[in-house]
Parts: sequence; structure tokens; C-alpha cells
Amino acid sequence: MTAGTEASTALHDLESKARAHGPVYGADAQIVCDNLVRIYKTDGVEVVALQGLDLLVGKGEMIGIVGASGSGKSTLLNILSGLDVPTAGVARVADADLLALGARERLRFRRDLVGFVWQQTSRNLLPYLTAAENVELPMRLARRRRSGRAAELLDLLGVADCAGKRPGEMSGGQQQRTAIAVAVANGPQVILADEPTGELDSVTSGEVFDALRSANRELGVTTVIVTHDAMVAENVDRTVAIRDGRTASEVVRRTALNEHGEEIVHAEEYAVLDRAGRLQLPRDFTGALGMRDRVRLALESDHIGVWPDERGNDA
Ligand SMILES: Nc1ncnc2c1ncn2[C@@H]1O[C@H](COP(=O)(O)OP(=O)(O)OP(=O)(O)O)[C@@H](O)[C@H]1O
Repeated sequence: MTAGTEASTALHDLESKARAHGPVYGADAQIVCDNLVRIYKTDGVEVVALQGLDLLVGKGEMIGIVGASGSGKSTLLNILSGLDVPTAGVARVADADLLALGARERLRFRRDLVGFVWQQTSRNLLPYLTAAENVELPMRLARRRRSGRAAELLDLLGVADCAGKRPGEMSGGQQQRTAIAVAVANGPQVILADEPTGELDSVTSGEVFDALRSANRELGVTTVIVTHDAMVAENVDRTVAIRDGRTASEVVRRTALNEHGEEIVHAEEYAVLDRAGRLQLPRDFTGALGMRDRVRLALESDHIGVWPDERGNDA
């Protein structure tokens, strides 16, 4: 056997072993971030904005991403939208590998597969076009104009009466709902919204969240909303909290019917266990029990016990 065939046999064995470990991480997910790292270098100083972030978003899911200022939310959204490239890890959106896209594929990804809604209404809509013309524009650019689609989308998002108005003649909420219609005009698989209610009062914010929900349910588009707005938790299936460039916890909402047939909502908080087995405990939990530096663990039949390290803390 030559050195070349030996090497290829070894590679073949490794590949078979890897396959035997089961399906690829997030094989069915619409958005996959696996150990995502983004390091910015400015004037010789490195800032680690994302430090091994893991996130899976299922097809058709609607999630909120929350976190303190500087936690890495915008960095993540810029990567998912194809504007920025991560330093390391895996980022896949609608089957596009965002670390490997060439310039032309990146353009196609941004035009066909993802839609965007930004906080600043001026970034979403052209001021000299009417709402209907704004919605038609991405379809024209992609040579995919369908008569009646702009009106249908504006109707779905509750702004049919704005079709002939320019952004300056609409309220902030109407502009954002029109922006959602623009974002879904070319039938993307994913919508990414960055602080879409940042400039709106709470009633208007509710209307914009409802419009995002309509697009998500009626068009089946996977929706990710990055926000500071605490109201987001009531409007999405799952809220993911980012802390220090990593996913830290999740709140999952489930609706069920009670004995009177009324809808009741359960919200449960989960900590994210990453693939290396790391877990970030909520600060208010560790603070309440005075846990720091290290904790004592014990494996029970159905849970893991975590106790303050009494001796360590007394020392
Ligand atoms: N272009 C850049 N160059 C250098 N550092 C950056 C750059 N962009 C972001 N950072 C740094 O990366 C970290 C994460 O920033 P990011 O903007 O993603 O946070 P964020 O959660 O979106 O914050 P905010 O809610 O204030 O928008 C911060 O420490 C920030 O200073």
C-alpha cells in the first residue's frame, strides 16, 4: 500500500466514524450556529464579541434574542444576515454556509433567502416611493414581479390603507409594518429584525409584533427578532438570552387549553447547555445562594444537584 492510499483509507475510516456518531448538529434546523466566534481587532486590541455561541432555530419558528448592551446581539445578526463573516465556527442559514459564500452567492443569499427589518425606518423604505411601490421594488430587482402581491402583503400586515402613501405620510408603526411587507416580498425563508420596535411606543410595538407573527404564521417564514423590548417574550415561541457572546438561557412559551377551553400560557426558563457541557447559571440564582468560584455537584437519578461550596466560601 502506498502512502497516498494509506492516507485516503485513514480518512475514509475517520469519515465513517464521524457518520456513525449520528446526524450532523442541527441537520434539520433553518439556522445553525455552532461554536461561533467573532473577534474584532482595532488598533491592536482584540474584542471577543462572540465566544463560542451555539444556537439552533427550527423551520417556521419565531424567536426573540435579548441581552444587555454589548452582549453580541448585533454581531450575531450581522453574521446571520451575511453582512459580516465570523472568525471561526459554523454559521448556516437556510442551508447556506456563511463562512464559505463567494461574493455572488452572498448577494443571492441576501436578495432571495433572507429579509431584513431594521430599527431605522429610513433604512427600510425609500421616502419617495409609496408603500406599494416600496414592496414592489425588491420583486422588480429580482425580476419576479407578481401583480397583486404587494396589495396582498400590505393587507396581511394590516396596512392595506397605506398602499398609496409615502413613508412621510405614515405613522412609525405603519412604516415598520410596510417594512415587513418589503422584507417578505421575494418569499425569503428567514426574516431578521433588528430592534424593529426600538423607536415605537408600547401599543404600536404590539402591532408590529402582531404583524411579524402574521408573516411568520401565514407565510411560514422563520423569524428572528433582536431586541431590548421586554414585550418580545410575550410575542415569540422562544426568547434566547445572550450574555458575554454566548447563549445563556431560554424562555419557552407553550399555550394549552384549560378545562374551560380558554388558552393559557406557560413560560418556562431553561439554561442553555452547550456542546462542551458548559452551563451558565442565572446571576440572580447564584447571587441568592452566595455561589461563586465553584459549586458542589451531585448526580441524582433524575437531576443534578448544585450547592454552594460552603468550605470554599468560608475559606
Ligand atoms: N466593528 C467593531 N469593532 C470593534 N469592536 C466591536 C465592533 N462591533 C462590536 N464590537 C464590540 O463587540 C461587543 C459586542 O457588540 P454588539 O454590538 O454585538 O453588542 P449588542 O448586544 O448588539 O449591543 P447593543 O444592544 O448596544 O447594540 C462589544 O464589546 C462591542 O464593543
